[in-house]
Amino acid sequence: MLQAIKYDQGHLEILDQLQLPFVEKYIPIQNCEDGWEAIKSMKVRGAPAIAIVAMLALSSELFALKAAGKIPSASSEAQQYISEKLAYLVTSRPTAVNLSDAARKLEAITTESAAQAGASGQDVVAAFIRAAEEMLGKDLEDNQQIGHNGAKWIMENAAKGSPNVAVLTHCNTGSLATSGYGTALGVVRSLSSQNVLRHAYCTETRPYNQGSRLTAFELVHDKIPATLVTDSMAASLLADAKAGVSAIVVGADRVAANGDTANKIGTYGLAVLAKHHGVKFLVAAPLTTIDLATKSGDDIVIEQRPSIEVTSIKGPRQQDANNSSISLETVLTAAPGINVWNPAFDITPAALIDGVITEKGVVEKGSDGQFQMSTLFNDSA
Ligand SMILES: CSC[C@H]1O[C@H](OP(=O)(O)O)[C@H](O)[C@@H]1O
Repeated sequence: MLQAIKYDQGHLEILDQLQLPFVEKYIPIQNCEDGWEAIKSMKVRGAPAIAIVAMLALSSELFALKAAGKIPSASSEAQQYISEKLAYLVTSRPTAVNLSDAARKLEAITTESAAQAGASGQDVVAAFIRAAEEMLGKDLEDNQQIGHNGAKWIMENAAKGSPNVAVLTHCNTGSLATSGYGTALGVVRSLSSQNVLRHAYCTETRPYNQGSRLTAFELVHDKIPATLVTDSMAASLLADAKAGVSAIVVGADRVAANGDTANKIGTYGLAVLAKHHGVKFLVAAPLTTIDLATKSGDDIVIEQRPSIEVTSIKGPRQQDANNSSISLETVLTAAPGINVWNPAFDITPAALIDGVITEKGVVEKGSDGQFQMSTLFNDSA
């Protein structure tokens, strides 16, 4: 399986996703500044992955402090150090809740550790590192369960009596956006492993091209039957009876308490198309992406990204495509001087979503036509 993140006892590396799929290069993340820059520049991206990389970047920094004998002896000082670093890391990208959720949870763990009678600075640091390292394995487990739950729901509610289905996905929500397996792409993987996937379609996902560069890379790597389409082809694809797409499954960066969902720009348009064509529209996300503190999509901050991401594109020259030492070039693709709007995400209203696939099951709207995302957090859930 492709690995976006490699970590072992304070040694963190990430696959530089700005160079994929043409160059596979791991780069070291030694401290919080490295982590912040990698997330901001989107060398690593994907709601779960950025949370995990941020927390492990701080772990790596703490390992280095420990090796240098510089961990504060007082638990309160160690807790203060961690708190300040978490406050810095969450400023890297605002929309995905996973990052701030992880920071809040791990800050609570270190605060509790520091409050223990006789706790030392080393104890507080050890508590943080343990919690950060646990995120990697937990995310992978959650994704495999999401894949199972999503595949089951699709075969029960979207197969239309067929022994296999065609699904469309947007952006990248696979091993390159998480600690492994993926969320929406995890559902595609589960359908494929259960031999009930006729075909997967992935959108290019302009302007960062998570679909053509990352999802296509994962689907080819896993030998899953798939076709790349441009974002503008989605409507015609859904109208094409031969393709027979019966479900669209996407990821999420933040699901509000009422089910409104922030996800990669272009998701909202796909949900409108799904409604028009009678295609099921599903959001796949772990509970770490569900944000009960955000009441609706109106309250979600949408990250605006630099114009250059729209007015240029990066890749190897055609004649170099098969060279072992590929060098990537950036070429301009828009008229100089034109204004650019580049929101990284949009909001899909809950009314257009048929189900939210989580590791605890698929949440559907009640008889009142509303999602109650809080039910996921009840003990009985
Ligand atoms: C499981 S990834 C969730 C989410 O994150 C991606 O955004 P980005 O590539 O900008 O980090 C995309 O919206 C995915 O659906």
